[in-house]
Amino acid sequence: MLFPRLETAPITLGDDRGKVEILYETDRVVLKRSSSSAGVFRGLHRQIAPHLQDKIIRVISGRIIDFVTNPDDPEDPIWHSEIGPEDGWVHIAAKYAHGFYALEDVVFEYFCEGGYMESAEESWYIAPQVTEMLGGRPLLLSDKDQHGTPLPRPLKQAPDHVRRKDAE
Ligand SMILES: Cc1cn([C@H]2C[C@H](O)[C@@H](COP(=O)(O)OP(=O)(O)O[C@H]3O[C@@H](C)C(=O)[C@@H](O)[C@H]3O)O2)c(=O)[nH]c1=O
Repeated sequence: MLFPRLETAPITLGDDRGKVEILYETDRVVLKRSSSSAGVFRGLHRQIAPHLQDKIIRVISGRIIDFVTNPDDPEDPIWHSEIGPEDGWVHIAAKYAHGFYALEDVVFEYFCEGGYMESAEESWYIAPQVTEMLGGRPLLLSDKDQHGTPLPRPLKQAPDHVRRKDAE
């Protein structure tokens, strides 16, 4: 058939933070949309080999502070950058653990190259540094993220060229 319909129905998973919609999924790619209330922090997450996942992310509405770091490199700080809809798509390479803080109610979309494998996911806990950066504002975290592995390394503002080029 010239225009075959694909056999994937969207799945919506909700919790206290908002929801995650799995819009399209195969074992090689995933398209997702998450909605987060202001004050939610998701992450930091990454999948380990052989289930590596590159992520291409964008903010549809609202504003986030995005965070990335390479957990394997003890010299790497946790880079952060404020991102809104005007920034378009941003590439997060598979080696980076990634997370974000919702400054406002946020709709966030991401395309993953590499399928989702929960057992291959690492969760890193950086809430103390993020709370300090935000002047003591409490973060709304999932139970999984509350129990992530502490990563007590410093935060550093990412220059624009680092966010756009070196996050590869
Ligand atoms: C991400 C994801 C979650 N789920 C399920 C697992 C769980 O029941 C529910 C919520 O999952 P999580 O709490 O991991 O969702 P969330 O905290 O939104 O996870 C996301 O965080 C950001 C920072 C990222 O970088 C993403 O790659 C992803 O890890 O949805 C899937 O079935 N497929 C998926 O691809």
